[in-house]
Amino acid sequence: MTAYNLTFQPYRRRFRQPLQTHHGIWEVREGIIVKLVDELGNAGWGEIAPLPWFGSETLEDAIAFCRGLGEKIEVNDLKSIPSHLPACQFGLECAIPSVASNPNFPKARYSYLLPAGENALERWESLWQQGGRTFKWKIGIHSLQQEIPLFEKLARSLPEGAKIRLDANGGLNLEAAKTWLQGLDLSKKVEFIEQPLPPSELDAMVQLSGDFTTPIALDESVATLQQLEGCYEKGWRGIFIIKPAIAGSPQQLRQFCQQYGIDAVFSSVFETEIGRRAALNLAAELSNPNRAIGFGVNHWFD
Ligand SMILES: O=C(O)CCC(=O)c1ccccc1C(=O)O
Ligand SMILES: [Mg+2]
Repeated sequence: MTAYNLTFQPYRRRFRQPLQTHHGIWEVREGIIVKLVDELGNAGWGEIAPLPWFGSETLEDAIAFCRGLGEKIEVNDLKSIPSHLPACQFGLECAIPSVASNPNFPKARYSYLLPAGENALERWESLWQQGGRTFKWKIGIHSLQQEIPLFEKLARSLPEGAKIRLDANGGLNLEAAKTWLQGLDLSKKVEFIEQPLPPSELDAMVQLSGDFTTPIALDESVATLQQLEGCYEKGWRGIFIIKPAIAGSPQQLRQFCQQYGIDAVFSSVFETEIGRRAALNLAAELSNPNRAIGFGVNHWFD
């Protein structure tokens, strides 16, 4: 039975520009870098990057769990991490020493997150010049009356071939979602609208996906593997945004995506290079190859 020596180190890094979403303003990314060394001295690193406001465990829960594991762990310890600790499942499984490849996606395969509000209008051009072709813009932060005209201005300014994703982070109500979707069905630049309604409104989102042509993607609704399976069982067959770092065990995620052939778009939780590398390797295997992945890095973050 393979045994490992476990060490871990919490980290925190401030974003150069806070992330503004309907959930609020996020200024600091905190996480844990974990290292496993096997009996032959092979080392592996992983990252536990909790996102509690998205449905994962808290950083404190994750630190307590790592402490509780002690320094010597067995493979079975890694296979029995409880499902309410999905970021720990991801980080510790990824730390098992292995020969990991370096994923390399072309720039056009990344989606770039634009600043919320009108700052998006200044930001997209330099990302376009770097090769970005898909851009994501957060909505549900300001009023419809402010955001819809701004979206129309952004859509008009983007060149042919550019794609826009709108992400409401569950911040719209049904009437506002219908207003957005009526307008989007006329605009050919919108690839999908992400989590228009809160996770509690799955039935309404299933109904919206039948009433409008603009595709809808679930994100907060499918944050963990348990939620992902639940929404699939309840009939969701639209786009699934997968944040591997908080979804849970990569092995279980791989099995689900391969078994059901879902339309998956892999997405970042602004993890460090260690978590990013593992997430991108999974995206290379499991993310829909016809859609950009939500890992476009721009100057906002370190
Ligand atoms: O998916 C992307 O394009 C970027 C990642 C992103 O938007 C995000 C990053 C951290 C927390 C929540 C979200 C989100 O998709 O709602
Ligand atoms: Mg989202």
